[in-house]
Amino acid sequence: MTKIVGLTGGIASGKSTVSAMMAAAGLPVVDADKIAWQVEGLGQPTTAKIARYFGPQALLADGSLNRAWLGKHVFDDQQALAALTAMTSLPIQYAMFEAIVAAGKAHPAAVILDVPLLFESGWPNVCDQVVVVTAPHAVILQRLMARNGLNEADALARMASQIPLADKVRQADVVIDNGADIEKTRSAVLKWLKTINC
Ligand SMILES: CC(C)(COP(=O)(O)OP(=O)(O)OC[C@H]1O[C@@H](n2cnc3c(N)ncnc32)[C@H](O)[C@@H]1O)[C@@H](O)C(=O)NCCC(=O)NCCS
Ligand SMILES: Nc1ncnc2c1ncn2[C@@H]1O[C@H](COP(=O)(O)OP(=O)(O)OP(=O)(O)O)[C@@H](O)[C@H]1O
Repeated sequence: MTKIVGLTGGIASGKSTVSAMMAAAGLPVVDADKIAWQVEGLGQPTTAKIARYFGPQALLADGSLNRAWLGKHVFDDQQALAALTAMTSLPIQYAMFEAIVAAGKAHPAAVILDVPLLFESGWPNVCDQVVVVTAPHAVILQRLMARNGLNEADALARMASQIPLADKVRQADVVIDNGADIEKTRSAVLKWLKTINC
């Protein structure tokens, strides 16, 4: 029986790093951020809805979503973020269910749902197990600033836009610590893989 495993964490805590290790072990990964890119793609109804709400600045000259502008606009404005989430959440979830069904057809031991807003969107209700990737606040801040080229204030605003990582850890079935080097994380993932018979 294919298990549905929800994988989450905080912004830049290492979900993609861990999901890549799970994918390398042969498990299919349904990535909510990637699906969000499709849902908010050029010419998609959700993209048009975002532009109607946020105005023409939300689009680039070619009609595609201006992610940099939108990110700057929503991550330090709770009301704007809530409006964006309300527009995108259901189309993302719908596309994810389609991807889960497709992935499950091959009967892998597990299908991984890599979802930043797993708890916020009620995904644990359909998961057999929830894995949370964690790292210390200061480590995440440094990694986020380096990866996204953000200053400290913008990085902190993004971190504050989700429920606190400690709350997610408390609700986890399995916690993977990604605060140290990648090899330590890989060992933890390999240990976890044995528990789901891969
Ligand atoms: C605001 C946007 C344009 C910024 O794009 P950008 O390319 O800079 O960031 P990216 O999409 O890679 O997201 C980075 C991280 O931000 C966090 N994040 C994204 N959307 C949200 C949200 N609605 N609420 C809280 N955190 C979010 C996630 O941890 C995500 O991994 C983009 O995040 C977006 O369109 N978000 C709405 C869609 C959504 O809810 N995606 C999350 C899927 S669960
Ligand atoms: N153990 C580690 N040691 C050093 N750098 C790491 C480690 N794990 C992840 N990173 C780096 O930290 C950044 C964030 O990691 P990753 O993209 O996996 O996080 P994420 O949780 O998927 O992020 P987001 O929610 O923002 O999409 C990346 O630049 C990644 O290369």
